[in-house]
Amino acid sequence: MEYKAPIGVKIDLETGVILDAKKLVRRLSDLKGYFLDEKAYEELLKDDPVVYEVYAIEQEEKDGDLNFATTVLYPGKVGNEFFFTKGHYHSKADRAEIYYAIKGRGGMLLQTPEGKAEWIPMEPGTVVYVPPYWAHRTVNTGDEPFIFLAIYPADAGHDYGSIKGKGFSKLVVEADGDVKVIDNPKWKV
Ligand SMILES: O=C(CO)[C@@H](O)[C@H](O)[C@H](O)COP(=O)(O)O
Ligand SMILES: [Fe+2]
Repeated sequence: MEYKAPIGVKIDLETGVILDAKKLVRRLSDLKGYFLDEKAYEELLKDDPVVYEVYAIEQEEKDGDLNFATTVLYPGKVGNEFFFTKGHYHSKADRAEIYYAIKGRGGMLLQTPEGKAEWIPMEPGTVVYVPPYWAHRTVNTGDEPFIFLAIYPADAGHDYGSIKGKGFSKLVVEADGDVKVIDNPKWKV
């Protein structure tokens, strides 16, 4: 039997960076069609800000193994909609996941394939259990980077297609200085 070597790495709790991890950068231009206010999107696209970065330590896509990654989700809005991650189901849809919030303020929008949505606010210390079959997207509702750790099966994969096409049934927006979770006017089952 060949055993894999254990690894120990450090998350910089101020920046979310994991040294030697695979870094992924998502800019606003990578999120075309995701936000409701298309005019505000085009306006902000002139600067094409970084919306989030992911630092991932990933294994081969095998049953039983685990990946983990930090995400640094920057503060910002498109119109009144807070910056968010693309959101996805897992390609192996029954794979669950754990998130642990490290810094900043935000939350997770989850949704079943039938469109039943849940909003879970997150602050440093919050653990979120993402059950099998739920799509999940994180949202930064604060004014500093929202940083969290995700731990997920190595064979979970990402299914972005369904969310890219239809979005979530709810939107997380700022209204009168408050965070509001409202119905997505463009949502259809
Ligand atoms: O849920 C996972 C992995 O299953 C997270 O590591 C996200 O991949 C990351 O927060 C970026 O979000 P997406 O762009 O992948 O939706
Ligand atoms: Fe996931």
